[in-house]
Amino acid sequence: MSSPMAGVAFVNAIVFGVHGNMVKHIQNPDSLRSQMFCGAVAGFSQSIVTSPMELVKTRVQLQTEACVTTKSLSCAATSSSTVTNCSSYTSPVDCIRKIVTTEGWRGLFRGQLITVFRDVPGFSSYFLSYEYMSRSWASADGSVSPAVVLAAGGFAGAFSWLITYPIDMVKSRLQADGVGGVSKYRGIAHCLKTSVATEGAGVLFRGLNSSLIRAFPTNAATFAVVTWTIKTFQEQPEQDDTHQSWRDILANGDALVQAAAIPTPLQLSFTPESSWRSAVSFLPQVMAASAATEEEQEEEHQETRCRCWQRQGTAVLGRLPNLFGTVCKGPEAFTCWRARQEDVFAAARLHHNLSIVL
Ligand SMILES: NC(=[NH2+])NCCC[C@H](N)C(=O)O
Repeated sequence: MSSPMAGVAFVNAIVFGVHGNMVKHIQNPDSLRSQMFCGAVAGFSQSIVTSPMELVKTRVQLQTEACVTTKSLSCAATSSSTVTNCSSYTSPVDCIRKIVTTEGWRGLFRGQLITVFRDVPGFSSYFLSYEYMSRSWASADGSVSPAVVLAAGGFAGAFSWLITYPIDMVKSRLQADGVGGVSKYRGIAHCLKTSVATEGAGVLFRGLNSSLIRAFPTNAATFAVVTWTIKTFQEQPEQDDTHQSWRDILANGDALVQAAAIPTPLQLSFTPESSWRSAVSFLPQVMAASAATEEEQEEEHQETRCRCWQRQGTAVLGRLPNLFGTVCKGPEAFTCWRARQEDVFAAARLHHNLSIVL
């Protein structure tokens, strides 16, 4: 029970982490094609860990099933001799150890390729369909209600399983195969061919219903939790101070110095009377900000950068929540800060002109 739970959390952290970061850095992040591509990369990344995890799960579960069968048979036969095989894996770790000793390290990656074949289309269709549905069902102002998140998440999960289910069937068979060194299948194509030939095409979708029934609530919950987590991390008080940029410049000496170095002809012209009036109206804010201690200014500056970085993420799912918001350093904050230079420079020029006049 605890290993699947930890496993799901870990895998979802990879999926949404990779997808979110990809979306953040990709050109045109809002296009559905980008969502699909980022989903594919996320699917690929998580398949590296899910394949060995699913292998162990399959082996441990199959062993339990075999054990139950053996036990009831032996009970009927009033013999306990066959029960000895039951405890071949005492835990998932024990299973890993035994796979490595009997099949080598490569044994842990049995089914890796087919997992990639399943998860690349699986996760690209997952994110594509979620984005498509949540956008189609969004309200006029673009907001997405919790009901829409749940429904889109549920359908996205079910849809992704619907189209990848036959691949999943092959994956499960390949991973279950080869216990104790006996392999029934020679590879993906052979497994697919023999399964269809011996059991009919229906084998490709056997058990689909229960998978879909599982996928709907699981993925509705997943998207809801991810969306609400992102929201919680992104929720910042609205910046109602229209003169914030003044404090920004005051807290950033460098920008001021650079702005002051810009030759006068390039600076904003404030000759029209209205501009002067608005420039002078800034004065109380400038004075107040100048009065603040240097420490306060530095704090405020840091805060602005954090907020700026967080604002980069949008409500659209897939932007990583600023989990490290408290730290808020590093290249992202820097890139974001650079993007704001325009604003700061404009404000700095205004300040510069003002100071000449005063
Ligand atoms: N076919 C896929 N791999 N689809 C992606 C959905 C994954 C999701 N974590 C689930 O288990 O339902």
